[in-house]
Amino acid sequence: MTKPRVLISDKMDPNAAKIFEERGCDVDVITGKTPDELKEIIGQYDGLAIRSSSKVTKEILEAATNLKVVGRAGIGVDNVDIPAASAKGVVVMNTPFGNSITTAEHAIALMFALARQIPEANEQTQAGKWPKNDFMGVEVTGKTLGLIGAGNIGSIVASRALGLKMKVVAFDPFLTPERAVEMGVEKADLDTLFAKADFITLHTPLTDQTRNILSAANIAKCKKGVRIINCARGGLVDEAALKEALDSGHVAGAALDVFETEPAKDSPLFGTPNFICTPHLGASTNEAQVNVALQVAEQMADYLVNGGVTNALNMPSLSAEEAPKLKPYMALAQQLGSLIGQLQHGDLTQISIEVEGAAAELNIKPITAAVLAGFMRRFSDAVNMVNAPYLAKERGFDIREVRHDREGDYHTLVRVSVKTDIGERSVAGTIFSNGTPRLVELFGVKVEADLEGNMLYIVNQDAPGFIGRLGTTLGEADINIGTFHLGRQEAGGVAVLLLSVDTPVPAATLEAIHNLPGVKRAMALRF
Ligand SMILES: NC(=O)c1ccc[n+]([C@@H]2O[C@H](COP(=O)([O-])OP(=O)(O)OC[C@H]3O[C@@H](n4cnc5c(N)ncnc54)[C@H](O)[C@@H]3O)[C@@H](O)[C@H]2O)c1
Ligand SMILES: O=C(O)[C@H](O)COP(=O)(O)O
Repeated sequence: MTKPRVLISDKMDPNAAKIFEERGCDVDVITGKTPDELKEIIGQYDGLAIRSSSKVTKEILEAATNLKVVGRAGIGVDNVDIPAASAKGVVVMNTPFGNSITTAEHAIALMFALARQIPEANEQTQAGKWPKNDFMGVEVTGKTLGLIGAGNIGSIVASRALGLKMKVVAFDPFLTPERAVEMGVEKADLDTLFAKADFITLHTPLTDQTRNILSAANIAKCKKGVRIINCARGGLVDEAALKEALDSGHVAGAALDVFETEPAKDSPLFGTPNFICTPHLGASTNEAQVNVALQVAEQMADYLVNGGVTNALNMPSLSAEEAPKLKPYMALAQQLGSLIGQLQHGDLTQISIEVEGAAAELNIKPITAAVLAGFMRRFSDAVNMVNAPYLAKERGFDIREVRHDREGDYHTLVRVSVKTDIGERSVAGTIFSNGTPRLVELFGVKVEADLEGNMLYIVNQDAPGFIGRLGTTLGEADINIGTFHLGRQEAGGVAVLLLSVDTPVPAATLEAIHNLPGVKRAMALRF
């Protein structure tokens, strides 16, 4: 098996490359490429490991013909076009916790730097001015911290602030009252937070709802003398409004680690008194960088080598422990999806995935994704388990997942049913003890078959002599039969035949089979 190739395109702790190699990947570390240069080389790689500098745009993804996974050594994935990655079947994963403490500490560091004007005092002292009377600070003890966003980083900031004897007021629409109590913070609406906060720290992603959450109007609602810290994402604070509020003295100090445009080489805020900034250093500690580098490399290698999925933003998680258990089911699910997809007639209204027996104990999401991938394979070769749920949603498929507790005829069973405008039909399969998937039921008829390679599907009226005539027709066309599976509802009733054949069946032979007496349907299938 050829080794998966990974490109590390942003500065990352060397442990990442080491882990990739140890886990069986070939790795190149090539940083500082322009988008055009990245586009030129990306086609060679199965995995791309990034931080925030590389922009994984639609254009890059289009050129990434072998890419299977993008791994973000860090939290924010706003530099990755996730819908485009999903559409291409590329998994996008991040490391949601590895740099949280470090970033929370940076926010606290900036809060103290503002409270005591440390950067300016440092600069003037080193310039020989000894400005002892020019820097009157404020204590943080007893002050109120307004926390916008109380997720991983926000909650660490809150705990540190409480340790500093501050009061914490938090605004986060997803913060439950119970969690607020657990965190020891007061849950508030935004206006209440503005009215109470002496310091405001931001810890949300940049979304349509959070863009300019500190707008001119909202800054005006803040207490006079408020100090603002943003270590989350540029664009949360209106930079022009912040400049005005600093100039007017309404805001007593502001610290930005992140800017609307990065790298921020020029900003009207630069040089403003009581404004301090760092160049997106929130995650830059040895500890955090080792954490995220190790984690991203482990996650990506796990996916590329074993199929395990952790911390993916566009795919259900699948632990390395679950992956081997689910592997035969995914093969079965893909085959059943493909079978029912190839045999589908009419306009689809619903797809149901039912699991029973041992299958009911498993994570159903990857099974569903595999059914959908198989089902949609006839629309495009580029469909896979990652983009299938996304494409199914885009096409408006109504997807049902059902888990049955009941014991059936098989120790484990997956059934896929489709409803169309002309009716409902289902296929079902099981996993044999040696791990091989097997079809066991086709449109209500019990028939056992391995679904692989080129196959022939025939529905006929059960009658003596038919199998001989079929064998002759195939023999005349020089088509060798590999396996032969027959199922029928009753003697003389409707029979279903599934044959594996060594070569594809040409249209003329299909036509000849179709013209044999008693044949209702003849179709070539491909798995
Ligand atoms: N400066 C840096 O180097 C650095 C480092 C790490 C993370 N970050 C950024 O920090 C941010 C927070 O990271 P996290 O790990 O805490 O994320 P998280 O997902 O754990 O928390 C984000 C919180 O924001 C809340 N939220 C979403 N929309 C909101 C809204 N409209 N109003 C208020 N709250 C809202 C969510 O409910 C969630 O609790 C992210 O944008 C991340 O990219 C920056
Ligand atoms: O979202 C993140 O993890 C931070 O913004 C860190 O970004 P960086 O890896 O580019 O320092």
